[in-house]
Formats: sequence, structure tokens, C-alpha cells
Amino acid sequence: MSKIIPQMIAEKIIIALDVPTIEAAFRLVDQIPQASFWKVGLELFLKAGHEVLPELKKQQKRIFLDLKLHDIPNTIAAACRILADYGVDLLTIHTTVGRSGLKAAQTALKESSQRLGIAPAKLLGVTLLTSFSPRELAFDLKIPLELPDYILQMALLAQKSSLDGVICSPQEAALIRQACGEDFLLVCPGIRLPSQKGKDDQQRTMTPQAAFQAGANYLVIGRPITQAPDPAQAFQELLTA
Ligand SMILES: O=C(O)c1cc(=O)[nH]c(=O)n1[C@@H]1O[C@H](COP(=O)(O)O)[C@@H](O)[C@H]1O
Repeated sequence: MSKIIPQMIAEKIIIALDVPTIEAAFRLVDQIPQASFWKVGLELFLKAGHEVLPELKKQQKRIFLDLKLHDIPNTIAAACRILADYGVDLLTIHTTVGRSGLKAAQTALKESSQRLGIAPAKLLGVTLLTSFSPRELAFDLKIPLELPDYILQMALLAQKSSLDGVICSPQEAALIRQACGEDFLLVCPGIRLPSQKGKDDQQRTMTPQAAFQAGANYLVIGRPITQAPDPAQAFQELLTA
């Protein structure tokens, strides 16, 4: 029988609701009552964001709204003013929008939340998607930096632009933690057990334990839990492995 994971660890796991319907989303939420932090990404947001987000809040779940914004500063700021209404806990933007776009997003979020009298979402910059390999960075994107150095530069840009933290693979967490300090939030997708490695689009992965040891504050886990025959059991097993 698997061990029950301590609540303190369970609260640091964000489960990705990458499902196409509101019914499928709340089936998962009901199946794993110990999970308190859920991620709504593009798929579910586009289908039913205006229903899912208020319902998650009603159930007192914490919410990571992962829309990975990427646009010019004026458009991003306008989107952030609208998104602030949802009162989510975390929100993502691509760090490659650059310093003015990152600052515009953070300012718009803070001003709108203040107006609404709610805590602003913490804004996280996506450094480099965990589905990228070093080879793709060099040969497809033609970035003339080693992958860890590129990601470090993106994290430093996010920090200089007043973001609260970044999304990075756990493989880069220790490097970013050392450069950006203890208060900078590191949220890490790309979580796989050794037996699950190399079976899908995730390229830069680590186990949950190793990711926490590397300095991650939160882990984002999707398919290893949501596509398992028994999601609640998979949640327990992943964190006690
Ligand atoms: O921003 C994200 O959450 C994200 C960034 C990234 O670099 N890689 C990444 O996988 N994600 C998200 O994290 C989740 C990972 O899901 P699984 O690969 O199924 O565990 C997905 O919802 C992705 O959209």
C-alpha cells in the first residue's frame, strides 16, 4: 500500500487540468481532494474558463492560470487588466516579450488588483519551454548561448522586470535559485519518474524529489496524474516514489 503524502508536500503540487471539458476537470478535482492547487491552461480556459475559474475559487482551490501571454506591452497590459478580475494566484507570460512588456503586465495586474481590493496574481515568466532540447535551441532558434545560460539570462530579465518568479525545468532550478535568491519563485513542470522519461514531448525532466532538492517551490504535473487509471493513486505514488 502506498504511503499518504504529507499535506505540506501536497500543497506544493499544481495539477494541470489539461482536459477539454468542465466535467472532466471537476471529476479530477473531486478524485484528488488532497490536491489544493490546480492549473487551468489554454485548452480548458478557451472552452470554459469563465465557469471553471469561479467554481475552483468557490471550492477554495488555489489557481494557476497558465495562458503564457506573448504580445506587445499595450495588448498585454489590457489582457492583464481583464484577467485580474478572476483573482487567480499565479499567471504566466513569456519572458521573451521583453522588459517593457513584462513591466507593463506587472503594473497592470497590481493596479487592477488594488482597484478590486484583492491580492494580485504572482506573475511568472516562462524561460524556455520544457519541451525544448538544447539542440532545438541552437539549430532551430539559432540562440548562440548554451541552454542553461540562455535560461539564466531569461530568469535575470524576469527578475529585473519585477516579476515574482519564473517557470523553468527543474534541471535549471539550482542555477536560477543561486543567481536570483530565495524569494524568487521557481515553478517547475517537466516532472517525470525514471520509468516515464522520454515517452512524450517533455525533454528536460526530473523526478519530484530531485526537483524539490534543486530548489523548486512548486511542481506542475499533468499527464502522469491526470491520464493515470487511478489519478489519486498516481498523485500519491509520484510523491512518495
Ligand atoms: O507554463 C507551464 O505551466 C509550462 C511551461 C513549460 O515550460 N512546460 C510545461 O510543460 N508547462 C505546462 O505544464 C504542464 C505539464 O504537463 P505534463 O507534461 O502533462 O506533466 C502542461 O500543462 C504544460 O502546459
